[in-house]
Amino acid sequence: MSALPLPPVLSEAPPLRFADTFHALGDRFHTALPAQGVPDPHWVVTSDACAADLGLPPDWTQREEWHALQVFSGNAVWPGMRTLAGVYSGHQFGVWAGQLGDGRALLLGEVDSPTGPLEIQLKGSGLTPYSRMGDGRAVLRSSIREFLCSEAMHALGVPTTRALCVTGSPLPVRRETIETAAVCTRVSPSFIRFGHFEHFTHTAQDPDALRTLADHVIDRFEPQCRSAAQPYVALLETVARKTGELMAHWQSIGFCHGVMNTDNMSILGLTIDYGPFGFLDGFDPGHICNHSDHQGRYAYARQPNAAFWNLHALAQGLMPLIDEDDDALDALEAFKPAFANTMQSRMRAKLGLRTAQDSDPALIDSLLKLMAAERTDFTIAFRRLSRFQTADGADNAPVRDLFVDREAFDAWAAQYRTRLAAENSIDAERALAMDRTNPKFILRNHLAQEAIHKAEQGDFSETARLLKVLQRPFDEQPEHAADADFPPDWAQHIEVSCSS
Ligand SMILES: Nc1ncnc2c1ncn2[C@@H]1O[C@H](COP(=O)(O)OP(=O)(O)OP(=O)(O)O)[C@@H](O)[C@H]1O
Ligand SMILES: [Mg+2]
Repeated sequence: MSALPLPPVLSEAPPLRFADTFHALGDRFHTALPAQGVPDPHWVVTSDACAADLGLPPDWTQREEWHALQVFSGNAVWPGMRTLAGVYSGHQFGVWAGQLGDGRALLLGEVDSPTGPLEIQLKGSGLTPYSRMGDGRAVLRSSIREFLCSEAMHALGVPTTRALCVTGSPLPVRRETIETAAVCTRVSPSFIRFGHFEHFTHTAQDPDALRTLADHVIDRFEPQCRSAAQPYVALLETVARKTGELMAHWQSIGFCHGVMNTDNMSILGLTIDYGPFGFLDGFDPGHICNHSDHQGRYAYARQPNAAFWNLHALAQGLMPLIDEDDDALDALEAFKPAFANTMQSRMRAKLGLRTAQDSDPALIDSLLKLMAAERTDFTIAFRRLSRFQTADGADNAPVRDLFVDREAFDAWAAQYRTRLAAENSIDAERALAMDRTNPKFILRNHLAQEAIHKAEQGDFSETARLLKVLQRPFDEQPEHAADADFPPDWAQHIEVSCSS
C-alpha cells in the first residue's frame, strides 16, 4: 500500500456527538488508517430516514460547508471521526478461513445519536491491512443492492444494519467486466461479528483481548448480562436468542442471505452484508440465491440450521471465557425456542390468527406444502390471502387462482375458514392486520436490476423511486402496483454476480 495524503479534517460539521468506545479498545482490535477515497464523487442515493435516525438535519447534503459528499466518499472527515479498519476471522462455508477483517470497510466513527449509539462505516473506501487479494473497492451495482435492501429490511421490521447513502465515482473497478466504484455508507449500533470472537481465540490466541471485546459488547449493548451469574454465558444465550428471532424474520418474509459465514453474522442479531441475497419469488424451500454456493449450504430452508452451526462456532470462540462446555451448550439451546416461537407467531400473524391453537402448525405447514408444490409466489400469495373472505360461497379468486390445483386450495381454505370461525375473525379487521405483516413490496432482483441499469447510465431516479416504495412495504401504493406484480419471465434468469 503506498502512503496516501491524509484526508482533510473539515472545520464545519453537523452537530453529531462522536463517541470513542470501539477505537478506545486499542490496536489489537483494529488499525487506524484513512480511507483511500474516490475521485470526482457524486451522489447516487441518500436515505432521509437513516439520516434522521443518526441525528443529521434534513438539509445535511445541501450544507456546502459540511462537504458531506466528500466525507461519504472517503475524501474528508468531520472533526471527531477516527477512521479505522477492524480485524476479525471466520468460518466460510463451514471451513475455517483464518484472518479476514475489514478489507474494504472503514469505520468513520461512533455517534451518540437520538436513537442510541450508532457507528458509521464506509464500504468500498479502499485498501486496508485486511484487504488480502482484494482491491478494497465496491462497485455501483453491489452498493445499490446493499443500500436498497438495508433500508427495505428496516422498513419490513427486520433487525438490520442501515444504509445512509451511496456515492459513485468514475474510478474503474475490475470485476467480471470493468465497472465503476461506489461507496456505501452503513449505519449500525455495532459491526462486530461472530468472527471477531473467533479471531481472538483461534487466530490471535489472546484471551485477554477476547475478554475485553466481550466486556465491550456487554457494557455497551447487553448490560443485563452483567448481573447474570456467568455474564459470558448470558451473552452467548442472548446472541443465540436474537439470532433465532432473526432467522424467523428472514424465513417469514422469504429472505435468503446467501453468505451466512461467521464473519457475516452480527453479534447483535442484525442482518449484515447484503451480497448475493435474494427474496423468494415462487416458494421453493431449496432456493439457493448465491450461485457460488454449490452445495446449497445456505439455501432458504437451511438458513436456521446454518445460523445454529454458526452459533456453535461463536461458542467455540467464547470458550476461553466459559468454564463448562455444558453451560455453553445450554446457552445455545436458547436459539431453538426463540426461532420456533417467533416463527409460529409470525406465521400466525401472516394468516391473520389472533390466538394460538395446537392445530396451527399443521394448518401453516399444509399451506406451505401446497405453495412449494406449485411454486406459488410467496409474497403475492400471503398478500392476497389478506383479502380472504369467510362467507360461504365467497369468491376468493384472487388467491385461489394462484393455484393450478384449485381443489387442493379449496380443501385447505375449508380448514382455514373453520379455524377463523373458531376465533370469530372479522374479515375487514383481519385484512387490515394482515396487511401490516404481509408486505406488498419487497426488493425483487429484477427491480434492483432495473434501478442499477439506469444508475449505470447516470440516471439515479429509479433508485430513489424504489427506495421510497420500499420504505412503505405494507402500504397499498396503487401507483406502484407494477413493483408488486409477478416478476417478468426474463427475471427468472437474472444471475446476481457474486463479485461485489
Ligand atoms: N474487494 C475487496 N477488497 C478487499 N477485501 C475484500 C473485498 N471483497 C471482500 N473482501 C473481504 O473478504 C472477506 C469476506 O468478504 P465478504 O464478501 O463476506 O464481505 P464484504 O461484502 O466485503 O463486507 P461486509 O461483510 O463488511 O459487508 C472480508 O474480510 C472482506 O472485507
Ligand atoms: Mg462480509
